[in-house]
Amino acid sequence: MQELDKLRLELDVIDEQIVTLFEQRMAISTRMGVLKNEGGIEVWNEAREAAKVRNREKMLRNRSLTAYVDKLFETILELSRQRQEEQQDR
Ligand SMILES: O=C(O)C(=O)C[C@]1(C(=O)O)C=C[C@@H](O)C=C1
Repeated sequence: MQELDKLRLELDVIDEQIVTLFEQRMAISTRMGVLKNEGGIEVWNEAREAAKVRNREKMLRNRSLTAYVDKLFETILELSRQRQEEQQDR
């Protein structure tokens, strides 16, 4: 179907943007992991993660996507922490 093909192309463009942004996010997170290691600071920052949940609840316009966004960010934060753990000597 013509419309399906068009929509697939649109998804391809968005996926490319997601990967680019994810790469940028992980680069920043990696640097933070290095700084945390140098400063003896814990990787997991509970207060910051809680603030993020509140923030994205405000940002999200389509409320029916709340559970999906929560799941997405759970994964993003888990990967971010995992990456930072790789920068720790201990
Ligand atoms: O804010 C920090 O301290 C970060 O390291 C960033 C980040 C994130 O990826 O958003 C990662 C780990 C922390 O648990 C909280 C948030």
